[in-house]
Amino acid sequence: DPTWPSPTDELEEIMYQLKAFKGRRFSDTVDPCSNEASGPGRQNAAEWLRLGFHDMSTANVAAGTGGLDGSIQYMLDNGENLGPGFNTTLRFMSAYLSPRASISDLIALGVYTSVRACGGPVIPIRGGRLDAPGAGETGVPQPEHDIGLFRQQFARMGFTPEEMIQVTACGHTLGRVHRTEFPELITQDEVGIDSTVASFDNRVVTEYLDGNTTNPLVVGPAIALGKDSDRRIFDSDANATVKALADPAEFETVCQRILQKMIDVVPQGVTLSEPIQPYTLKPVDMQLTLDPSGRIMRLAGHIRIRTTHLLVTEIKDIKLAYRDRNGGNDCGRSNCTITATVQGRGKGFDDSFAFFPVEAVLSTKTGISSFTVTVNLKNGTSLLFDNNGHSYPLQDAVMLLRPQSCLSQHTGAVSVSAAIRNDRADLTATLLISYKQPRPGLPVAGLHNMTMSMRRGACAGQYTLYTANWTIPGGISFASKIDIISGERGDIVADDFNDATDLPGTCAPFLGPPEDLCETVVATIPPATSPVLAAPTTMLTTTTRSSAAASPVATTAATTTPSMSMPTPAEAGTATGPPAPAASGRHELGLGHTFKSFFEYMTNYVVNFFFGYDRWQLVNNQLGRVT
Ligand code: HEM
Repeated sequence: DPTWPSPTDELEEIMYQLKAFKGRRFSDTVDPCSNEASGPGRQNAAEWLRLGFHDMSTANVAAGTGGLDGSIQYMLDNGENLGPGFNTTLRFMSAYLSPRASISDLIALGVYTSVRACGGPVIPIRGGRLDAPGAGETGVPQPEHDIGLFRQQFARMGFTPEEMIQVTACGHTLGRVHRTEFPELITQDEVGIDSTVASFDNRVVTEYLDGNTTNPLVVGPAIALGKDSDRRIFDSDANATVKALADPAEFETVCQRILQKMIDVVPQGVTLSEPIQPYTLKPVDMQLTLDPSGRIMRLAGHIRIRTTHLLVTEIKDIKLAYRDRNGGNDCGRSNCTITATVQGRGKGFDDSFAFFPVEAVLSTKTGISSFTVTVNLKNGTSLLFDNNGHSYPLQDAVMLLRPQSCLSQHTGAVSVSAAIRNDRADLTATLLISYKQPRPGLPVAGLHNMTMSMRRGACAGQYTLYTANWTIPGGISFASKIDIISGERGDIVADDFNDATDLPGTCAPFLGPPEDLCETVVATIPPATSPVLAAPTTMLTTTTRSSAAASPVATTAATTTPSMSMPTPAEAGTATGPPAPAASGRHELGLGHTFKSFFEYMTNYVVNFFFGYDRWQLVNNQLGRVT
């Protein structure tokens, strides 16, 4: 099982948690494979697969540029990308874009999703692609190009002449030629490239070899027009490669390999993760919230168990055994255990999942630092999950206070409240909102980060409250993600990637305990840091927004009911509070001046690990991202 958490957790969820309980529904428009969700004659699964090829085909592997980098979103009008499918697919995928899922990773995931929905092989998916900030080089092969040019184009993308034949055959097993785009090739509205447009099979080659194909890129007007590109590609080695593909098992194996190769063509400077596997056991949406009494906090979330090889009906219950804040077994009355029984079931293409709700009240005095899970089976045996010996980390040092935060989806006004444990109360507290703004004329929204210091408020027992207000621009504030970050450099703890859509419309007051109940906390082990916070999967496209421009005290959520014990904006920013964001200064990757070291932390964690800080700086400088 992978070790949790991981920077690819969000992609894992979009990839495998498709339907029913907690389904992310990424496959909805391509499953079944024949789904024409965008209109008659338009097969979405085929459109998704073709998108993967067209985005990749600007690659120049020798120069280290292009590849699967999302640049196609800026290239829909250049004459190489005909048809409405690219636009609708990218618009659909834009809803899944986040700091943890770049458009290029989603395009790659779309290849897995569409191929699998059509009965094709499982294409392994790696994560970590970075989105290009603008258009790439042109260079998508067109039907009228000659075989010499095709070979050159595919060589530029890193494919041998044999692989050129393979990848074209694997792509053209799905979908059709459309008259709207290629009126010179067909007289009907659309004609299938093989007789089974909605099945990932090898008919595209067997029908070609048998001489009974109706592929408009092999027969018909294309021949006289010199646009019979599939014919010229398939017979470019006297049909040797396509003859091998006439064996269905061989076709499947070859397509699995060659389509993975296609989506793994990435620009220099991008390092891909290991292929994403579904966890056998995964904590999902775990949240802690401080109760206004200051004495207890509530833990909520789910444990997701993969039931592909384990019948859910065989599971009696699950037991979480947790450790207190300092790694010990002092949990007050709860005995350090939480029991849960199944609540819902979900499905992917090849997997099923059962979700066990975790709900518990924990003492704030003793807290939580990690847990293990025992799955008790009805036959009396049990399975222990300890996250590969690491336990599942859960920090109680920083928490978004959801009930006391609120978002007006109408205006974008957001008011964020957080609780930070007193041993960290003197460290900087930062709100990071990553939000999307639709861009006129482009199918994919722009992804932006805003960071601002949070204002320190009252002490509530073992915790100190912090608040910040902002107005999220762009009209789709619900699609934002909220991070609360405590500390800097090598000492960062965060409650991150919280969905803004989960915030209520009205902030509840936090009627905390009296100030004189403020307690000192001594933590003997460092809280778990967030490895995923550090994954800059889309940072290259992030438009810098200065935290100063956020005018932190000027905006208040219209629907906010001011909290009784929270500081008002006027009280905030006193000597004890963190410094206000710099009015001007250096901004890197959307992180403000005060985050020079935070930025370094992020790069250290993932980027340094993969390819070194210098290279990262180089990449950013080339793209003009470091200002
Ligand atoms: C020399 C190489 C290629 C050429 C010249 C070419 C050309 C074309 C053309 C003209 C169409 C018809 C588009 C329409 O009318 O909507 C088409 C469709 C398609 N192509 Fe290619 N193609 C090539 C390689 C590939 C590759 C490598 C893939 C993917 C691995 C691919 C995937 C597809 C798919 C899935 C469709 C069907 C789209 C739909 O039904 O909407 N093609 N191709």
